[in-house]
Amino acid sequence: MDFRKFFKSFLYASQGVVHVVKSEQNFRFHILAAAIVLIASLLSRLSKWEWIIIIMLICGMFVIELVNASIERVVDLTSPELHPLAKQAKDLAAGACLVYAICTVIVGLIIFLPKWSGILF
Ligand SMILES: Nc1ncnc2c1ncn2[C@@H]1O[C@H](COP(=O)(O)OP(=O)(O)OP(=O)(O)O)[C@@H](O)[C@H]1O
Repeated sequence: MDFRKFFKSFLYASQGVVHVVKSEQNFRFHILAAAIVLIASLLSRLSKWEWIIIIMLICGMFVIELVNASIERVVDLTSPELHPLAKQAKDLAAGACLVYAICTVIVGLIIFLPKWSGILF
């Protein structure tokens, strides 16, 4: 195994994550939202499986935002001029983020509402 190559790949991947944190406001919003959800989770005595679902939802949102940012850059590189297909590519990638975000809210409500219902109502 070529550890030098493996380490370099790890370094480049980390540079990608740092770049997206610095350049994408949406990504910073998701970090803030993830921090709030993690604090709420700590206060809500989640089961092991609930923790697994919450962590997968949070990581999934980060992953999909990274892919979205990557698609945006490829589109900007290959189609600096306005083009209907460039618009579709960006809008589809943004649509994927939206669908996933809605899914996380629904699953979050299913997990948290029963735990908070005693406190809130
Ligand atoms: N090359 C293009 N051709 C046609 N429409 C485009 C093109 N680039 C962007 N658009 C349209 O404008 C919208 C906003 O694009 P813009 O590049 O400002 O932001 P973004 O790259 O989608 O996201 P962010 O603001 O997070 O960088 C896109 O969702 C798309 O509908």
